[in-house]
Amino acid sequence: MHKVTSTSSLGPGGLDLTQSFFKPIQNTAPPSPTKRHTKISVIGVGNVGMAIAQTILTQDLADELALVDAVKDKLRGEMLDLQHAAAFLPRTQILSSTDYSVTAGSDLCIVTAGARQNPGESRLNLLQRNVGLFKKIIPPLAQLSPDAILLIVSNPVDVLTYVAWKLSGFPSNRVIGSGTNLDSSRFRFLIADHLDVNAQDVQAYIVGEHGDSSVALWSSISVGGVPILSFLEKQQISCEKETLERIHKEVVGSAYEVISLKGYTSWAIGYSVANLAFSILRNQRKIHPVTVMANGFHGIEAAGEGGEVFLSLPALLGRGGALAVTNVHMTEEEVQRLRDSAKTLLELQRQLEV
Ligand SMILES: NC(=O)C1=CN([C@@H]2O[C@H](COP(=O)(O)OP(=O)(O)OC[C@H]3O[C@@H](n4cnc5c(N)ncnc54)[C@H](O)[C@@H]3O)[C@@H](O)[C@H]2O)C=CC1
Ligand SMILES: CC(=O)C(=O)O
Repeated sequence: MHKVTSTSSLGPGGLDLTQSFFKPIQNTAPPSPTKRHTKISVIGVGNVGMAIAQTILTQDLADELALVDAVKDKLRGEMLDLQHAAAFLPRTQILSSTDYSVTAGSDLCIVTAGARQNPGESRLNLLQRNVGLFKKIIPPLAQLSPDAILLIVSNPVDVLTYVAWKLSGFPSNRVIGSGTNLDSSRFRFLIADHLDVNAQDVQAYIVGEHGDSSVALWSSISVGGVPILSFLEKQQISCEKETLERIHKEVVGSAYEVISLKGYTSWAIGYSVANLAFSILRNQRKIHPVTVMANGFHGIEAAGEGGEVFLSLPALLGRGGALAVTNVHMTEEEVQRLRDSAKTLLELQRQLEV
């Protein structure tokens, strides 16, 4: 395990510097037992893991950050590179190891390890390779941090969230996938760009699979509290279905475009996952479209059809993980598309041996 050298109290020759450097203040109270020590582990220090790690550090989300990867030198290099930014960041102890014991006692374990898409390749194509890795990654994580929340990012994220749930034995509220939080951010960006407003004022969700069968919930979009579709209808502004379809297609094509241009996506997923970590660890009770167990919601009754299905729905996130799913309004067509998305994922799951 590589420890942070700068926090060591031993100077050259084994002299305890804290003894000679500091004069203790007498009669101090011990630290408050109510102040929690927060630990996050990130598994996989590739493009995505590192974008998440650096965003977590800048947002002061953890007292301790543990990094794990299978490639020892790269892992140590990434750890040192982050540690060397200590003078510019809130204080966080950064550890790394190829051994999972470094993750023990984590509050949140974020899994980004695994194969990524080649240009033009579908996320679903990665499944077999990444299920094999998850069989090595999830059991030790669950054993060493039995109270943690697992946040899955590796693709295909929805099926791998199901796999992580199965392998961990955790209750489903503590196994979440980053899901369509990223797709929804892309959607909000495109709508905001179209209307020339701030994306943070746009409430809009993509649900279902994080991928090609995702569903845009046009009927519930609002901007600054104004429901967009009914506003356009009242103003007798015709909003062509093709325009809406085009924007959704652009969302679905976003990752393919970025991957064909730079080889991978990283910055937006980094912010998206740090945003989820914030809502969970700071108990924000904020609504995010993320991958959760979907059985029983919006008529998805997959258990009866042969299994549980995980896909994105707008969920309330807090310290306990996924606390509830919101009853977002959907048209019949949107519900049907969501059920079709669930079927796509279930068919894939049926081919798995977990
Ligand atoms: N859910 C989402 O919205 C997004 C998901 N992704 C997915 O995230 C994953 C990672 O993508 P990148 O970081 O770009 O890939 P990358 O190739 O840069 O990094 C993957 C890392 O996983 C490590 N790894 C492989 N096997 C391991 C094991 N057994 N234990 C620990 N570490 C291991 C590799 O050494 C490497 O450092 C991919 O599956 C990608 O499709 C990427 C972007 C967005
Ligand atoms: C790669 C991927 O899943 C994304 O950027 O959406």
